[in-house]
Amino acid sequence: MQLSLAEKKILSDSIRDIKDFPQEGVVFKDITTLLNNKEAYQVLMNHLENRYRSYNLDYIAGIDSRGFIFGAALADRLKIGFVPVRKKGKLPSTTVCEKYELEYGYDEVEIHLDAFPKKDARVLLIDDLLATGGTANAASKLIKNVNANLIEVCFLLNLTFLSGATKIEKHAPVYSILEI
Ligand SMILES: O=P(O)(O)OC[C@H]1O[C@H](OP(=O)(O)OP(=O)(O)O)[C@H](O)[C@@H]1O
Ligand SMILES: Nc1ncnc2[nH]cnc12
Repeated sequence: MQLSLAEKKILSDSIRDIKDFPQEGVVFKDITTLLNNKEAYQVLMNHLENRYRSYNLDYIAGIDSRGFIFGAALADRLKIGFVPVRKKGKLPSTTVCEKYELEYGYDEVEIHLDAFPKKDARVLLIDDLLATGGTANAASKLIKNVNANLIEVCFLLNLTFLSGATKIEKHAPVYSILEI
């Protein structure tokens, strides 16, 4: 169930730091080097599958765009549905929308009103990274607004110095595989 220290090291070694991207002062955590590393990608997906197999989930919801990669792969492993939470203006049918604050300005995320056809759906929300928590907080509100049950919010990496988890824990338990 728990990742071993060796497995955690495989994951953390596979994520690379890019300084000053997308702007000066930011250390960007680049997960493309985890995705193209078959050992690290398998360690991650095996762990997620083992953890969530017993949760009796109905859907995985993934946050645009990096949350789609792990979310869709996990939904396939668990043989359940996948639901995208998208940045504004991308979903074609009727949506509900939630605004959130960025470092500079605002953005919005949306979900289809009928995203979870099953009544009282049990949903896991997943993304690659938790920073300020603004995005995942907005996504959590959306899932609740369309009457689904948010069971847990899962991140590959939590930048704990930004305290994003405090925003999300109001909605559901937070699980982070790696913490910095
Ligand atoms: O906790 P927060 O401060 O809200 O930041 C975390 C979000 O930022 C990144 O996505 P981004 O908006 O850069 O989009 P992308 O996945 O399409 O690159 C990341 O994948 C999270 O979704
Ligand atoms: N430091 C960071 N690295 C990657 N994605 C991010 N999203 C917000 N902060 C980030």
